[in-house]
Amino acid sequence: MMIHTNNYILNIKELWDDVPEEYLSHKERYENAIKKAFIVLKVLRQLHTGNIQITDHRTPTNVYSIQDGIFRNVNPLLIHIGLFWSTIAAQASTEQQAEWLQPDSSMIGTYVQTELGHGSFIRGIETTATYDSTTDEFILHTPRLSAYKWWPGGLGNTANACLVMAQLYINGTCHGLHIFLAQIRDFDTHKPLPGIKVGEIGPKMGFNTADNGFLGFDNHRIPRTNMLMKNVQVLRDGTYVKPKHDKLTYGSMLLTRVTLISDLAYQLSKAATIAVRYSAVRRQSPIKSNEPERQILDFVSQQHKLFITIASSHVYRVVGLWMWNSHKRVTADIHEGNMGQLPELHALACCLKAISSRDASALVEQCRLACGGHGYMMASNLPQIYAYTTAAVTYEGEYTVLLLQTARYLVKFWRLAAEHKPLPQNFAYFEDYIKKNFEQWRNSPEGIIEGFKAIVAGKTKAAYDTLQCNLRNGREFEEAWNMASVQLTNASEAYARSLLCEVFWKETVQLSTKVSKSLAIVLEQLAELYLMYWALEKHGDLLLYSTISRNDIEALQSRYEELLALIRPNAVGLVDAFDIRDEVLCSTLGAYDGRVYERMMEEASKSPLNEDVVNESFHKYIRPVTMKNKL
Ligand SMILES: CCCCCCCCCC/C=C\C/C=C/C(=O)SCCNC(=O)CCNC(=O)[C@H](O)C(C)(C)COP(=O)(O)OP(=O)(O)OC[C@H]1O[C@@H](n2cnc3c(N)ncnc32)[C@H](O)[C@@H]1OP(=O)(O)O
Ligand SMILES: Cc1cc2nc3c(=O)[nH]c(=O)nc-3n(C[C@H](O)[C@H](O)[C@H](O)COP(=O)(O)OP(=O)(O)OC[C@H]3O[C@@H](n4cnc5c(N)ncnc54)[C@H](O)[C@@H]3O)c2cc1C
Repeated sequence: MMIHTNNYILNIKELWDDVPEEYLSHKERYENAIKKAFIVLKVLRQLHTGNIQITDHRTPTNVYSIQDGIFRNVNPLLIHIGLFWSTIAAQASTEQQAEWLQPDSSMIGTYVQTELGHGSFIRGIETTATYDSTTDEFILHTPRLSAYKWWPGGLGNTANACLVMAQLYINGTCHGLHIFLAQIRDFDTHKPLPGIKVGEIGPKMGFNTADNGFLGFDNHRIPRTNMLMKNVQVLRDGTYVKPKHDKLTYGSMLLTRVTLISDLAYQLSKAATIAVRYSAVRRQSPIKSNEPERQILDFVSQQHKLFITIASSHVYRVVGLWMWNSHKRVTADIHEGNMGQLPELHALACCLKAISSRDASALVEQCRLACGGHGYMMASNLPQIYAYTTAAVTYEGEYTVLLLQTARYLVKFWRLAAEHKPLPQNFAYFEDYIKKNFEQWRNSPEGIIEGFKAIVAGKTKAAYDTLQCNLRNGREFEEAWNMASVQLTNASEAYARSLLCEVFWKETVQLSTKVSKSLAIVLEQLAELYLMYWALEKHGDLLLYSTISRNDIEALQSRYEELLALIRPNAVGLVDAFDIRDEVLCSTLGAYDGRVYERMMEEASKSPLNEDVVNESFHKYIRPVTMKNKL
């Protein structure tokens, strides 16, 4: 059957709520979401098997993005679709894939890594997988409370299988973390298997349609062949065959960090669409006292809050794609046995995931604030987008922890530079900084990019010098590192920002040659605005580390304000161009037709507190007090 996905999915009545999700209990929310999740899964499976085919052109992302509207919150099968399958595809042997990756598989899985006691420091994970050569099995075991798995999405009630990260023991030797496929519930009855203690962890700030769960193993046995064996093997006699790189097991985290950048771009475009459209409808205060009230989008301070969100959404879309292509390239190399590019990819993914999630949540919150009181309504959808976005600062590698990974990479290159050893071309600017080969400041995108590189060099130098000083004072390396960690994270953050500016600007200039002149002008304005915004935000750092002057900063400020004025007439068009359907935006403030107040009133009328003209609590609690006082 040929389908148009949007129409097809929008017409499945059971996917769309009559009662807004916020009015459901914790249990009802899950049950409502899981009903919808399996309808969506069926569509995805039909697409996969070719039983239905798509007629509209942008579809894989469409199915994914329409989900935001269907669930308002999150698909409880997100980890099944996004992490469980992709980890098997990336880390299981060809035979394992042939067995497990069947489109009609009974397995509903999740990715089980984090424990109550350990999230960031995964070497500290305590769950064990001990090989028993007499039965050709691994024994999965949770030795104590802190080793209970905690957090995995879909684990609480939905999953019947999982990929579990555990310490591998063979004949008393620990070989570190490995991934195992374990069935945890009966495929037919869905009851937990013997030796499995599993449940749901309770309400969270967001993600409340996903049943995040806990899991403990009591000497639970799985076949040896359930260890994911593409990169590493345990043979029948217990021989351990090492991987080509000891961090290949962390590959799923790397891939998810890369994909998250684009997902965050999408969340940003939703928030920008809501806030910009609302700002075009909302009128508040005249600018000159004798004039009518103005659209709040005409206030330059409002433009300052919102246009950076539009620009950032483009930045993360462009950089997300750039990283996706790098990931594809490096994965192909790894397939050929060449691990050379993996450290760089890991360093880039860490800092870009950290900064994209932090930027996205800060900017979504900025959009909410820009909508005044109405942005605080759940019906604006901005609180839900914020709760979803801010979680990404923590999951899949916590912000600071990831920045410190990138810092290791920067410090290595600084050490080379300090020792006057050859540097790769992309770090040649470290040598320039050491030799004080400073470029004369240029108030242009290219000048700002150079300025940001000087900040990276200056901050890496400062962190490195502190590290060396701590070492000279007799500290052990790890302790010296911890003492320098504020400066190290600052260097990483600067590195991420310089990459974002450079990649975005270069890609925009290239894209501009391929589109109409009028579109090219707008795209370049957005890219320039992004660079100017961050140059002004970081002007203190530029003063410290580059050759910028006070006059240059004043000129940057003027140009920035000029750009706000240039972008203003296109602001609504720019968010319309994100092309996000009303059913996906789910916002009273951001709908395409601009009927903000009508929609707010319609939504308010759905409140259960408006069902009775007089709520029964009046008779129970209020009247006895107020009437008594009257007597
Ligand atoms: C249509 C698809 C849409 C997809 C949308 C996706 C949206 C999905 C949203 C889902 C929502 C929620 C899901 C959440 C899931 C999770 O959170 S899963 C759990 C995630 N957990 C983490 O991320 C833990 C973070 N911690 C770590 O990664 C490691 O502990 C850490 C890297 C910090 C340290 O590891 P150690 O083993 O201790 O490392 P160490 O011995 O210190 O060595 C460091 C060394 O190793 C190199 N390294 C580390 N990681 C990697 C890697 N992944 N690849 C390559 N190299 C790596 C590092 O560079 C160091 O090298 P050096 O040379 O020694 O400096
Ligand atoms: C919504 C959501 C969904 C999730 N889904 C999953 C899932 O599907 N599967 C799964 O396995 N896990 C999942 N997680 C867990 C997630 O991966 C962890 O929460 C995350 O890795 C952070 O670990 P933590 O909670 O132990 O934080 P901690 O590591 O305890 O961090 C707490 C604080 O300590 C600091 N800190 C820790 N280590 C260091 C260090 N070395 N140097 C400096 N500072 C440090 C951090 O910066 C932070 O400020 C999910 C989490 C959330 C919130």
